[in-house]
Amino acid sequence: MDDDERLVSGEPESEKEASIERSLRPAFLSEYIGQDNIKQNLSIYIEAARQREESLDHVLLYGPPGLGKTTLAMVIANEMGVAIKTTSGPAVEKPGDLVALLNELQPGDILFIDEIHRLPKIVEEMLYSAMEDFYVDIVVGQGPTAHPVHFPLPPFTLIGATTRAGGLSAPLRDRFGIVEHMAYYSVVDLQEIVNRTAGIFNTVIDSDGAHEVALRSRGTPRIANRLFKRIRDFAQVKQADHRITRVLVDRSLQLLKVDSIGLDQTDIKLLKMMIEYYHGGPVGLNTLAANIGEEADTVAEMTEPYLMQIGYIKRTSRGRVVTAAAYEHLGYERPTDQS
Ligand SMILES: Nc1ncnc2c1ncn2[C@@H]1O[C@H](COP(=O)(O)OP(=O)(O)OP(=O)(O)O)[C@@H](O)[C@H]1O
Repeated sequence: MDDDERLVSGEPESEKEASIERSLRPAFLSEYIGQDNIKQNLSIYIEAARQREESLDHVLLYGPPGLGKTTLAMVIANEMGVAIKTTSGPAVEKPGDLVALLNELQPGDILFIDEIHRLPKIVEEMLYSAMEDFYVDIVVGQGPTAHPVHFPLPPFTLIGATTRAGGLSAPLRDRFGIVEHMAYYSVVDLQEIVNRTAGIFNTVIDSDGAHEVALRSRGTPRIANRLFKRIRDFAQVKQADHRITRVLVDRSLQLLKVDSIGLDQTDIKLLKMMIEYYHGGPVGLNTLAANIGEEADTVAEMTEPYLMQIGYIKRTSRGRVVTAAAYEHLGYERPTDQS
């Protein structure tokens, strides 16, 4: 299955979903649910920068897709009372694209670069002086008339988001004064996010129902919101009072083939393949990916992180292994050599 079609993928599904997401985005830190540690730190850095009337230090946010990095960047802009320009690594193809973006910034503004690990090297290198000393050197003209021009910039804040902090070169990573790791959300926080979304959509959801959605959302707000929207359709069609109950959540997610802990067919296929064909592993990433018809990167970035987070897969020096907990969840007998 194409990952874009996965209901439980942390990536946005479509432009329509992206536009619904925009309407669901909390605007200030006080409305941003969970990630308490990050919020606490940021509120201090923001307050201090505002008191000094300086731009906020550059911020790097890293963690799996759908955890709210873009949302947090926008919250930071609102809290700082500045404008934010957003782009993504692959969209900034040449140094000139970066200069055009930087040129539009007012003092204190924020430039948000999603997927910053995908910036071309030549653009990344230009960011070094922009971040550190607020200037870029560009070459104007061609051939013998080519000459460098020193281009000063207003003080600004770069917020970079990435799924892999390790994918960033050391010189770029070191230029971020604030580095925050976004962790998967707790069930309690996800339940609050589901309740908030239900409120925005004017839908009634029981607390048991919201809890059940939270349990199956893989620690990811984007998935919680997506499951919620599908379940709301079921409630509208199947439930006379349109109320979302736990039983309705359960029935809807059974039809959508999302299991009791949020695993979908791709996860289950991967785990079963490891158990049935490789006795639980170790299996190398490329072999795993080839066996389920996915790209290795997709397995490493989309499928594996959650299975590792819940302790169903472990990474060893010889490859991935399935744990006893996964055997049990899928109804296989525990392997004798695992606790
Ligand atoms: N802490 C939160 N509280 C409430 N809603 C949230 C929170 N975090 C994320 N969301 C919601 O989840 C959705 C996805 O968030 P967002 O687009 O910011 O994720 P992301 O980490 O930037 O993902 P990607 O990196 O894939 O773009 C949005 O609709 C947002 O409203």
